[in-house]
Amino acid sequence: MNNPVLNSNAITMQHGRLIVPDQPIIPYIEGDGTGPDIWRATVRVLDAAVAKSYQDQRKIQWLEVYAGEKAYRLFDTWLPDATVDACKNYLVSIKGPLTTPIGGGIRSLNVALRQMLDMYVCLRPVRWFNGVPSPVKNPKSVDMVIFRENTEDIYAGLEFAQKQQRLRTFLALLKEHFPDQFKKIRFPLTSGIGIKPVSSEGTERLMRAAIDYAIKNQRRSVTIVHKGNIMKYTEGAFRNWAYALAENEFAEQTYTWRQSEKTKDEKGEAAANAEQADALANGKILIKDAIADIALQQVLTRPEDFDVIATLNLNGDYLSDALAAQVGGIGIAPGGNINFLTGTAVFEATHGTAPKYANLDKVNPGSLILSGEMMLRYLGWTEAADAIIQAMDATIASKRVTYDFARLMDAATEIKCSEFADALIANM
Ligand SMILES: NC(=O)C1=CN([C@@H]2O[C@H](COP(=O)(O)OP(=O)(O)OC[C@H]3O[C@@H](n4cnc5c(N)ncnc54)[C@H](OP(=O)(O)O)[C@@H]3O)[C@@H](O)[C@H]2O)C=CC1
Ligand SMILES: O=C(O)CCC(=O)C(=O)O
Ligand SMILES: [Mg+2]
Repeated sequence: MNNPVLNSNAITMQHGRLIVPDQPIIPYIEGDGTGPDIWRATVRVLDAAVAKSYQDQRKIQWLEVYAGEKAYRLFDTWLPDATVDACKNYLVSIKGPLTTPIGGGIRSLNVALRQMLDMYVCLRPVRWFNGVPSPVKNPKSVDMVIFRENTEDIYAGLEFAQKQQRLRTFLALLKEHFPDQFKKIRFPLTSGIGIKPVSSEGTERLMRAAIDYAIKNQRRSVTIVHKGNIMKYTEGAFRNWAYALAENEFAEQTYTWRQSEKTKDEKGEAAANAEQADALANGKILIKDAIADIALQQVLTRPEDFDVIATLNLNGDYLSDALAAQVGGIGIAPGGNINFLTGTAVFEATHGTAPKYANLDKVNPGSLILSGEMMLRYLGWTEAADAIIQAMDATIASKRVTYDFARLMDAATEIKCSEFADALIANM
């Protein structure tokens, strides 16, 4: 695989700051299924936004790296070491979706990349663009940013398949050392087993990133979403560690519901209410929590109560697709996987490979384009990022949109994936 030696055009992190050369090398993975369609559209829009904003002064040097079906075809391996190395060495990259087989076969390459590069935050902003069709009454109120923990939880891949020797060995150990827990398995002989690790370290770094973001972006609240009533020592502990982090490290900037509960117990409800009102009036960020099932209802019924959301891996996966539906669907939902300590980041759409539409030049490239917009903003190339947002507003307002929006909008003209990119460029 052609992988140029790391050179002065690599983005680096120095003293906690990204150093971005004017012609940075940025690796990209095309992706499977509809990946090539949306990547072809995306790269043109990103290049146009950079050219419009900086003329010849700045330009991205794209470096193709391989993963998934294309890597397997070319190199007989799903995720070449050279790809992981390039994402690590060049620090910032972008990818299309990759296929993961269900119920067997290779484990998720998407999840593997996140874990190998320790990108502990999956950052997924959910905002509405004027004119986008939505199933909710007031999509304008949907402006949430999901911080999904990206390296732990049941995505760790600690699974034992039914009836395999490894599972029998595991169950024998469990029976010997934890007989009470073993008895709780209803059908031990026919079960598959998964293990859910959740740590205080993983929780704290995720929550720190979420609060940092809330402070820098003048957000009102961070809601910890968990299922801690049922999974007490994983999801319940996540809630407790997240509250403790806010109280210990951000006492000046935040006020927590847990503090409010404590004041209520000690001094009564009126005192707790007054304390909270005072903290919020002084610009403190409210740290609160919600159990995952009711949170999934309330993000629909009262979206204005949700702002930044900090949650575990599986909850975050569910929440991101559910929230995307409120603002026009998965065709427009961007994301980034980020390690804020090393600077390593891989930007990618929230959706998957949508294989039935592969090579039809049909799907909405908006999710990957907006992931690229997040990438440009991450690099500090704000003018180029703004140009994309402004073009997206103008293009949607002109009602020339891909099939997913066209089927929900009145009097819209359906255009192809590539034509949507053309329209964005024309509207820049
Ligand atoms: N990060 C990643 O790389 C991810 C990979 N995947 C993988 O992708 C594969 C397919 O997963 P699946 O669950 O079907 O989910 P997908 O997100 O691929 O597709 C589900 C549906 O979402 C809609 N959709 C998806 N992408 C677009 C788009 N760009 N524009 C408009 N609509 C879109 C389509 O809806 P409609 O039918 O209504 O038109 C599509 O049928 C699996 O192998 C899965 O593991 C899944 C998620 C993330
Ligand atoms: O890796 C996959 O195939 C799916 C991942 C996913 O759904 C996500 O990260 O949102
Ligand atoms: Mg998902």
